Amino acid sequence: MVNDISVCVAGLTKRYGERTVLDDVSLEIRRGGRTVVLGPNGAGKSTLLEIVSTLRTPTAGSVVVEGHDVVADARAARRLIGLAPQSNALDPLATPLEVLEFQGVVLGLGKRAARRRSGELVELFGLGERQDTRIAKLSGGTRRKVDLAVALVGKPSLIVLDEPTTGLDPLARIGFWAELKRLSSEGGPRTLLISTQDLHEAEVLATDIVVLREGGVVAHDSPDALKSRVGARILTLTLDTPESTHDLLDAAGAGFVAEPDQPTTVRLALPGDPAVLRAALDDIGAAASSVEELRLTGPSLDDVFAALATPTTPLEKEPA
Ligand SMILES: Nc1ncnc2c1ncn2[C@@H]1O[C@H](COP(=O)(O)OP(=O)(O)OP(=O)(O)O)[C@@H](O)[C@H]1O
Repeated sequence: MVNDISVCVAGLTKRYGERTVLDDVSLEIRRGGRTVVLGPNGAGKSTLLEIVSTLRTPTAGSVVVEGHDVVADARAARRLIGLAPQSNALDPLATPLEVLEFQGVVLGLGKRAARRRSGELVELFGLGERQDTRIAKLSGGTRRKVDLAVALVGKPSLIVLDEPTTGLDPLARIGFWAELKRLSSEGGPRTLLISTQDLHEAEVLATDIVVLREGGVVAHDSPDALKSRVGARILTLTLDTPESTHDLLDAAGAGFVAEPDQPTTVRLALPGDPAVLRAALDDIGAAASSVEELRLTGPSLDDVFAALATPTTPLEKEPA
């Protein structure tokens, strides 16, 4: 339903000179969800997020945020968006508190409300001791916290975060993830659109995942649906020597594949088909004296991403 959609991307194309970075992308971002955009370097993630946030203009196609076209109605769209781009140009001479209060005033909060909201965000990001230190003197991680706090000043309907936790220490990351989850469920529907290279971050945050590759969407689904398309279970087998591993790969009828950089480990995605499991059990039985470890796990986002990394991925086919 149209009302469930926060961001509607239709036929979006972006070219830089001769180079097409986004190629006729159409996409609907669910209101109230946390959509994580994944994709290899240069896939077009930042370009997509910057167009959605009104920072760049499309070459063709349209993006509508909460009913506002990001080109024709950019000011109205911008007011609904809290943005933390990949790198932010914060005034190096200002302090975190000044930056936050200024942003609050720009968003029309009024001075007193801007000060109150800034205080909340300083507390949330543990910036208290640094709130009056000039940005120029802050560490990269602390600056990143200020970027993220700036994005949250106005309690926006759509929060757009480009690789948000790069440079944050593990504790700050965990605290930030918890805050994003709280924000997305609190005070009416709030949509999050996040790009990351970090699959663990995607596991923690995503209700929906978009995978971009070479400027196109190759998958858009819930994490569970994507994982179930990789295979119901992943069987990982570690053998005693690289030679026995080669022997197994040569003889196997079940389609084991070598694990990159691990010469004694092989893995197999097990679909629902019992014939594949039977073949795997035969292979394991034949190599039993060389088997050191056998693990059966559910597929992870790493498996999804690995499957999507090659053009002939099973994920592009409908599930059996
Ligand atoms: N202003 C620009 N002019 C020319 N080319 C650009 C410009 N901005 C980005 N590009 C190119 O567009 C492609 C996509 O870049 P983009 O930053 O959107 O990808 P990304 O998926 O976010 O990559 P990463 O994961 O490395 O951040 C890259 O090849 C990049 O070099």
